Amino acid sequence: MLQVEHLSYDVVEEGKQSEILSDVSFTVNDGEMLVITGPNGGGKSTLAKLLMGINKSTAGTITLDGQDITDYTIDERAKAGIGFAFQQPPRFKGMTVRRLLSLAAGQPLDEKTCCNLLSSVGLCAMEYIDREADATLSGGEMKRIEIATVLAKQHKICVFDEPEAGIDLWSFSMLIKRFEQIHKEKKESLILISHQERIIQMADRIMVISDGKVESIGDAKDIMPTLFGGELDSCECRRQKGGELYGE
Ligand SMILES: Nc1ncnc2c1ncn2[C@@H]1O[C@H](COP(=O)(O)OP(=O)(O)OP(=O)(O)O)[C@@H](O)[C@H]1O
Repeated sequence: MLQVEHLSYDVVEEGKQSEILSDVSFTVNDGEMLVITGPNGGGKSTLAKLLMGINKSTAGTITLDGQDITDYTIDERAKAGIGFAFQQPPRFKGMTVRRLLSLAAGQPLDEKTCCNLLSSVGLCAMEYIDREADATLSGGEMKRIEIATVLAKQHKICVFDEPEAGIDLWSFSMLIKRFEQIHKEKKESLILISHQERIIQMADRIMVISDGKVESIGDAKDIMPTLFGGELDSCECRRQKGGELYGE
């Protein structure tokens, strides 16, 4: 179980301190899928970066299966069992997709396993397996390869920051099926940061983050009605047909 307690993150800009995240607390139970949503600029990616260890929290604690990982480095968190897929994946010049997948898996992967992983994110495996994971790949291709690297290894919990971003509809459907499968197997917990209705619908629980704070958290059946044509309309958030829930 992941326990996040009273997590805050401040930055200092031009000598002025501003609070990006304030007193965020939540848990993710084993095998549970928590979807984090909310308006642009609310603090979702900042929270993901604190969970990944890219940024260090100003206050609060993060505990995984009773182990305090608040001060762990990115590497130590990965070893503790956290997998991450960034909103904007990094590129790896000089490294083939096959090697990247093997590194992510922590062991050399045979061609069949690499192909299965790439196929599961909608990529034609033989076209990509020996390509470099560098800037010659499109944003959507790199995004899918990065998701495949997270799927290459079993983790206790995986954090996906806007997995839908830049992905075509066909690949998106495959990705949804993969998330549904992981969720059904209950071997890994999932945190999905998303604006997408289809992803939000898969959640066991939903957390809405707005203005750096937890606006609401609860069972999907209780939170969903507040997102779709409910309370958020009154705070000028609006649903876009078939797309993002919030923003312009
Ligand atoms: N290092 C930083 N310095 C200054 N401001 C920051 C910093 N990091 C984040 N912010 C600000 O904090 C707010 C939250 O950003 P964040 O990227 O977490 O939002 P988000 O909820 O993920 O948004 P989106 O839905 O657009 O991805 C934004 O207003 C952003 O500009």
